[in-house]
Amino acid sequence: MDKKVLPVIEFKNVGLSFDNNEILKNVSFEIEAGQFYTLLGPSGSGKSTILNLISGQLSADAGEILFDGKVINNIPAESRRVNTVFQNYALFPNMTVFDNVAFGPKLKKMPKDKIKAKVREMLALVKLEAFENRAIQELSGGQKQRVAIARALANEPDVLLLDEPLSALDYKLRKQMQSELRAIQKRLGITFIFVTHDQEEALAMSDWIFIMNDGKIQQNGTPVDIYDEPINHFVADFIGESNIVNGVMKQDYLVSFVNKDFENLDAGMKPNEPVEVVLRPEDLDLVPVEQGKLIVTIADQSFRGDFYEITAIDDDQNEWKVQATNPSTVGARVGLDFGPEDIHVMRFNESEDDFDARIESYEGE
Ligand SMILES: Nc1ncnc2c1ncn2[C@@H]1O[C@H](COP(=O)(O)OP(=O)(O)OP(=O)(O)O)[C@@H](O)[C@H]1O
Repeated sequence: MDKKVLPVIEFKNVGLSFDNNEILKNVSFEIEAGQFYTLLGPSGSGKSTILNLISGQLSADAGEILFDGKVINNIPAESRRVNTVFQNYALFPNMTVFDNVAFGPKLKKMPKDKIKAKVREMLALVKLEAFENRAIQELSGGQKQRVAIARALANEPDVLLLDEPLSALDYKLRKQMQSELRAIQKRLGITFIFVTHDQEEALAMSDWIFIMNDGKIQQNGTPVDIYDEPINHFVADFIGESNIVNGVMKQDYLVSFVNKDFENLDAGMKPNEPVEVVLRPEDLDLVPVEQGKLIVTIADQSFRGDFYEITAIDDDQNEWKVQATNPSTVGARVGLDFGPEDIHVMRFNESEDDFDARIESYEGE
């Protein structure tokens, strides 16, 4: 028989306000042990607030926070088995690299030889073996962040919280640290909860993403699920590039937009339910006019290295972004082609919270 694995962290209807401003609204989710989770959302959406509730820097006004199945709302920060890595490193500037990493193990009164072994193991993990006697001021930003990661992991937390740890690094270093962090998480097998506002970073690193906006989780799922099946306008717009138009789901597998009917793969909505339709620029093809599902005029194009980004306008003045391998001619009339599988249909104003609320009200009936 399948035994349900207990989540390592669970939020049940958690709410928090500052000065009568509702920052988190009835937030519920589960975090399974050993996975790489990302909280992704724009500035001010409540991502850091969630990390601070997990670490105990903030307390919830409503709801329950559970760790290994036990409510921890009133457990002080220092007794929680989590550590945080911050964007600004938060290292002790007057200590060496070694002493920074040894700080937690020393507090725990680990024997000296074990501390040494632990620090060396952690510095090897972040590729800073040769740096143990360096002063913090003598390190680059990337090296400081490596020390901060080693220092947090030396405490052997069950869950590592990472609050925009790569935001201060340049593009190339950031890419490198993304794959290293992911490798460290997989190697150690501990739970990472990573905060970022960068969608590319979230897609590249995570096993599971929570998309936040306005104090609510809009959608949660694997990177591929979220990219392929955005649940609402916000998610479709925030993740990748999207063409979004209004439409009507006439019946199962038939959607109408820009005054035409198209076969699609969606079912289960009300007949004639108004919807938003998403088509990704990379799923659209430019073809000769007679082969197109829609006819458009090329309005603009720019070279993006591995593709041309083309802006085309249909006869109803809708704008369509297309990623094409070949250049077009501005002003040309061409066809726009796509298949049923490229059409993604979303209900209006849907979010996962609304979905949960619907399930609860059905259960409560
Ligand atoms: N101590 C506080 N007092 C009052 N308001 C706060 C406090 N901390 C956070 N807020 C507000 O709560 C909201 C959410 O903040 P939070 O830091 O969680 O967002 P975020 O998604 O992490 O954004 P960012 O990426 O900018 O850090 C913001 O509107 C912020 O101004």
